[in-house]
Amino acid sequence: MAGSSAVYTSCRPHARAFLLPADQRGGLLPAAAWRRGGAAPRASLVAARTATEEAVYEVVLRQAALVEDLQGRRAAREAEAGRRRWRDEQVEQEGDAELGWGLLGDAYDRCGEVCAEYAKTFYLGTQLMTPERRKAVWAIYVWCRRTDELVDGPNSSYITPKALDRWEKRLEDLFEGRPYDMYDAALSDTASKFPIDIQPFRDMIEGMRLDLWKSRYRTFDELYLYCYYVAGTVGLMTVPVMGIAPDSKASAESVYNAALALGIANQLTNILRDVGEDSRRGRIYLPLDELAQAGLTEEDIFRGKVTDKWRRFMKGQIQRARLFFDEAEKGVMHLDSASRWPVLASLWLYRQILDAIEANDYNNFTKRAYVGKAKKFLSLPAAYARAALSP
Ligand SMILES: CC(C)=CCC/C(C)=C/CC/C(C)=C/CC/C(C)=C/[C@@H]1[C@@H](COP(=O)(O)OP(=O)(O)O)[C@]1(C)CC/C=C(\C)CC/C=C(\C)CCC=C(C)C
Ligand SMILES: [Mn+2]
Repeated sequence: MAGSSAVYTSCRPHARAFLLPADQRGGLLPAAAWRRGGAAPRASLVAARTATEEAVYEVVLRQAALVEDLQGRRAAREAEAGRRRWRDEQVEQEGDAELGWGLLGDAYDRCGEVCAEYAKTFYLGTQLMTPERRKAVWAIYVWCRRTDELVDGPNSSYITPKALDRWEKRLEDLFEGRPYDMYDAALSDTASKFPIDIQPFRDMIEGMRLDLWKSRYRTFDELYLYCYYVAGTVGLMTVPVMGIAPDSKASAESVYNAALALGIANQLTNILRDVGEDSRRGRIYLPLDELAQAGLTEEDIFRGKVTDKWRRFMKGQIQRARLFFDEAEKGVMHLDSASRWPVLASLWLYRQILDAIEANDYNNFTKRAYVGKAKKFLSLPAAYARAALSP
């Protein structure tokens, strides 16, 4: 596998994370709690985390530390200098002193348009945020969408590990203030204004690398790492922009942990909804050992018949996804008030997909689980009312 990642290169437990009791560390990850049958977090269970969970948690800790970190601000200053050079070059080329700034405004507007086109409800949610935050979330959204398109879009059959290496180089450049195009310029500007670290972005590219060669997951641990790469990272990227409520007593670490959990929950839900669709592309994003324990084989997935064994298996998978949603929900109320509503609404809407799978009698082979418009619209004011409460 090309490229490097903190998650792969560092599997030793973070000393601080290991020593603190679980309740001061944002709790035991739901993955570990799951292995204990959903047991409540306890310090004595900390050692039950796998090396993968520890390694992912290490990234969480680093992101949380960045919020107050001077180093982050210094890097941002250096990147800002780079961006200023980029704007000066644009101005020089165009001979218009206003153009450098105008281009950046256009770049953000384009990001907003892409977001509105691909994620309508979410775009609506961003309207409640401050203009600075809204633009930043759009820029992150567009980068994630483009990254996913590399392996899932119309040109995906031409994508090689080399192309992903080039995409990562572009990412490094934009973080250093050398954007390649206008969408990159928007993210580059965002990275200079918020304490965002490059690592979660790198890790998302790592997830895309996995998609190029890996179509089976032997254990939940392997799947967990994939989910972190492609979705947990989104939580870590966006919290610095969403902001933590100034009156919140929660540690930055616990909020980041919740954001990670939301990404994992979303991705697990995505996977459970798309079992049939993925299998038709030859992919099984389910832990093979758990399938075997349930008396199921790969063939059963490809055959796509809902049996009692399948129902039992799905019940367990849904229960685990809900544990991650529960973990995430604890953190949402600690986000800045204007960011709470869109996040809570998205959490509730996504969680309802699990209900829809149940309502379809676990037929996720040929029936798509979706949340109807009426349910969607009922969730929005409910989430709004809940989000209005103080943490
Ligand atoms: C404290 C607390 C709970 C904070 C909240 C932090 C937060 C906002 C977490 C967001 C988590 C989130 C929305 C994750 C997105 C997960 C996702 C949809 C991942 C998808 C990956 C690939 O899956 P796949 O290819 O199987 O799926 P498709 O068939 O292609 O759908 C992704 C597609 C990766 C790319 C991710 C995006 C395009 C989403 C990026 C979203 C944002 C930047 C906005 C997130 C913000 C809010 C408010 C929800
Ligand atoms: Mn995709």
